[in-house]
Amino acid sequence: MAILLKNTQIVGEDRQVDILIKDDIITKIEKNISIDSTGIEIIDASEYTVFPGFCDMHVHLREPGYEAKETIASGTKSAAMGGFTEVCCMPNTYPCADNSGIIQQIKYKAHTEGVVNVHPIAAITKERQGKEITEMDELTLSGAVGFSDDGNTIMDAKVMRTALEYAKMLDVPLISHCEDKNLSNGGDMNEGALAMMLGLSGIPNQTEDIIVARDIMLSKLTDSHVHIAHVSTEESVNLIRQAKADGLQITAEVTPHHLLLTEDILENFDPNSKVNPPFRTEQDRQALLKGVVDGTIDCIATDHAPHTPDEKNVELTNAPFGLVGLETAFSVSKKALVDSGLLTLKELATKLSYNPRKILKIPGGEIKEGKPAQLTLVDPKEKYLVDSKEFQSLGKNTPFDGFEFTGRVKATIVNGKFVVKDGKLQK
Ligand SMILES: NC(=O)N[C@@H](CC(=O)O)C(=O)O
Ligand SMILES: [Zn+2]
Ligand SMILES: [Zn+2]
Repeated sequence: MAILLKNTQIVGEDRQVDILIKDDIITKIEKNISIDSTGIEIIDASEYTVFPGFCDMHVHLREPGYEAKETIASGTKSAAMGGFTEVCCMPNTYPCADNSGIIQQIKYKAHTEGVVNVHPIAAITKERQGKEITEMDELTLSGAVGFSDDGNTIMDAKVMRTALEYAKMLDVPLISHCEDKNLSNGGDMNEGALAMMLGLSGIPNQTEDIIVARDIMLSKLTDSHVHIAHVSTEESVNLIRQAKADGLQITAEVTPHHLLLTEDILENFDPNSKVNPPFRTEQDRQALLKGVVDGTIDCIATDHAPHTPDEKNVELTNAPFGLVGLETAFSVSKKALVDSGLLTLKELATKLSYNPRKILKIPGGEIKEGKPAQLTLVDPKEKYLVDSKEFQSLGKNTPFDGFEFTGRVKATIVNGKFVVKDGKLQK
């Protein structure tokens, strides 16, 4: 089993090289590799830029329990189409991933039915109820790479403090979904003039800011690592920037959709734009972009949250929060950050490949001889229109249907094998 990528460009380098992959390892990177071609799949990769395989540290694969929304099989196919060789799946499944049996079940299913590497994130508290802390040591041994009650915030600061003390001993991050539901409950979109005009109820920025501030303080108290999920507000970015300047162990992610869209997208009342946290104002979006550029925000994570068409094809107020993101992540991030001149493709690779792995201690993220062959090949020039009907995800709930993007994932190599080639999923 060997692949030879001919005349390709490694992201950030300006010369063309050949990359030889044997089994699951990058064995040689050189100009004009000449070898006996028997048993070697030779690919003309001259139109492609090669990235270290993308790693999404925040996806909802929905299995077990919500297989109508997504399965491990469909979700990992969606990930592969989006260029992700690794995904970390959130525990808001049914039953909840709060015990090692479920973590092992997810890992087994991912191994037998999945097409990319899956790293489970376990719940911090039983059934994500914010009360009783899970067996975090056992869960870590079963393969949980991090902990989160995503979808919920642990409102009791004492419980969060104790969980952070355990997490410190286990050397794993707690991923915090920052939302004071007492403030946000009943809201459908960002609070402000537009929500008033549209007659929709609002979710103020402070819903998020208050918990970001609290968790930074608890990180300081416990000397433990807190990772802030899906940052959406200017004040959150400012708080995280200050925390980092103070030397605290805070990391943060932003979604591609929050980098590109604002609350204005809600003007058409499309339930596919209803997401938590909600799309904010242009001022918030600019703060997020600045945060990505100056390193306050470490990485991009999709928060891929599929729902069935039946659940979403209702009035906005009755629709669940969440949108799918795996298959548009690269194009959307590139448009927001690279086409706008804010980042180079190489810097984007840091946000999509290197930093998420570093945060969760997942190996890889580099294109070097001797390293595992997890690679994403993109055509940075291809223009295309998003068509959600073509998604591998069972969820079609995207606000980007019909959007035109430049730059598309064309191939994904997972553990030395093409899972996507020529833009198509391999059988
Ligand atoms: N982001 C969302 O709008 N929804 C997520 C939950 C979450 O990430 O908080 C979901 O699981 O549907
Ligand atoms: Zn969340
Ligand atoms: Zn989430």
